[in-house]
Amino acid sequence: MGCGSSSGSQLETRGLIYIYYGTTTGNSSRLAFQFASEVRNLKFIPKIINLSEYNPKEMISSKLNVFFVSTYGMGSCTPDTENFDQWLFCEERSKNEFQGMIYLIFALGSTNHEHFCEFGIRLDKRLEYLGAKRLCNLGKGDAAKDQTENDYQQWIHTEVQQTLQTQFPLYTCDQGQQDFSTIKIQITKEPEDFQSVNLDFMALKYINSMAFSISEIKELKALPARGNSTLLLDLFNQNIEYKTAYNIAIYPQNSDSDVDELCSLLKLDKNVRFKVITNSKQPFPNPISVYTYLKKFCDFSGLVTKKILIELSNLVNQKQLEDELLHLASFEGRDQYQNRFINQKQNLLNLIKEYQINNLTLEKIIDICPLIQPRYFTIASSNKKHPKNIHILASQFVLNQERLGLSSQFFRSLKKGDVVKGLIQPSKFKYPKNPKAPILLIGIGAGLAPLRALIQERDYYLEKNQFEKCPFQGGMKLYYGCRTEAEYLCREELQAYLNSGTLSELKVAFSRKEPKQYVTELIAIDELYQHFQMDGLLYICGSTELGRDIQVKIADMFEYFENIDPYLTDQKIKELEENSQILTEYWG
Ligand SMILES: Cc1cc2nc3c(=O)[nH]c(=O)nc-3n(C[C@H](O)[C@H](O)[C@H](O)COP(=O)(O)O)c2cc1C
Repeated sequence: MGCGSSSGSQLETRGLIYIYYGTTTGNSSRLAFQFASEVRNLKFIPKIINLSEYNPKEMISSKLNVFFVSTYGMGSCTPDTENFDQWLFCEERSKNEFQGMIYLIFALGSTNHEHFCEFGIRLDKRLEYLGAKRLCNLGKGDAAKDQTENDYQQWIHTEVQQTLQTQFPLYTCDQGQQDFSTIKIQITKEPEDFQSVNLDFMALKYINSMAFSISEIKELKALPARGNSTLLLDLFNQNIEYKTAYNIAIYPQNSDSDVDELCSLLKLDKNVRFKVITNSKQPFPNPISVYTYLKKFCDFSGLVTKKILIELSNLVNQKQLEDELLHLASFEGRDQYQNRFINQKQNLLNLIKEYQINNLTLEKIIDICPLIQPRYFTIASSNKKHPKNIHILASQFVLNQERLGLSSQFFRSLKKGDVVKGLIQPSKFKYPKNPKAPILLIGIGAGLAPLRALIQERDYYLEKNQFEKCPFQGGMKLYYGCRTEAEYLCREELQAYLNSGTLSELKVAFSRKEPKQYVTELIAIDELYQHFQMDGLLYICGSTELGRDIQVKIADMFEYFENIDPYLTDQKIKELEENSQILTEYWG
């Protein structure tokens, strides 16, 4: 399997294993790389491929394929997987075309969403239908309570590792066919080069992102506190093209103080430049300095994976510490793992200090730390009103008592004139088919972002006296929820839109001000019914809990006004979604 016949030094292996991933926020790629490292230890030769770069012939002819795929929206795949999805599910594929292929799937999703891991499930059924043989049960990672890492560990350790070893015995082959994914580094005096060729998919994404300069940055909360603040950023680029309420993904960076601390603990010279030597694709542009790599590419402040714990256990100088780290990585230690790394969000830096690790090499860091992934925001501005500027609302979070998350500390450090890198992508929000349809906007907290963009759009046409061209000519109501008056974002701006008639109604619910009220309590079911009867659109942005509460309200509405049995209301809601009368953007 994949071994040539030329002579030379020999390698003992179980053969090639193709690892495909489809990702948006980086979880699938992180697990794909983690899996590669785990199977490399079992003497497989892993080859990691993003699904946007799959080669149909290679996939069909390779014996062992593993897929890490996540689900978005109504059970869809990620954008990088769309071509593969179309190819695999098109009618041209014939039954038994994949005979001879063995596969494994780990599906990523969240039980907060109705279509949990739907794409992975669909893929599993399709591969089986096409004649491929499932090696082990489909694995499912649930991001709902940050359980993906634990779920993955359980999947790989209960069945997968064992089965791989029994089904793929060791044999010897030519050393020339070596591992595609091992990485070595070489110190160089060459200058940094961000245009390097043969970049991996994730690195290319970064290189192809746009640079925006910050025209304005301001706090929106009246009483901001550390970890409880929402920034409005106005990002400028002369050449941007976007549509109202599109998404933008911004690349955060590690703070200089964290980079300095890591370098000092590990005795790394941040000015040294290095090249990556690999016979796979380049994981990030290089030659690069240690500083730039740690600052812009290396996610050393994110989730401590079990792979990291195992690697660190090899570097401590006391047996007791080694056992402690291995226990945290084990199935038995999963509660402690959950507490330290998921709840308290301890990171690699914390571990290096606590376990006094000073022999972690740069090569090892590159191996164990994923690339920094961009953070997604829904654009809070209308391209009509601000064609060269994009507004975002960035909320901050404290991870434990004192530390902000990577993204929060990055946004907190920004000031006017700074440059950030970002990617623009379409969102699920659409304009109404009938421009005269009434619009009801419902959002909580920073979920105001896309709703604000739609309001701006309507305001643009009203200001320009071109209302007949406006996609929102029906009334536009906004129902907004936040905790307190001090957290009421864009209050004056929204009030001004109400006064000018851009908003036909504005209601605000405060969940922590007496009398407490939730945004869903602002909506009466008869009003909702009338709204849908008039072909009205409902735009919702906020948490998945908000989405569920509104669904309950709509179900009540169908029950009350149309006498529909509770178990059939889901179907009615689905119809409204399919008809683009309910449009949602949820987080979590
Ligand atoms: C906007 C949004 C929509 C999502 N939709 C679904 C869904 O329909 N079904 C599901 O199981 N998970 C859904 N998820 C959860 C993701 O699949 C999950 O977070 C996954 O770990 C992401 O993997 P990635 O980082 O590789 O993209 C959604 C997440 C977001 C942010």
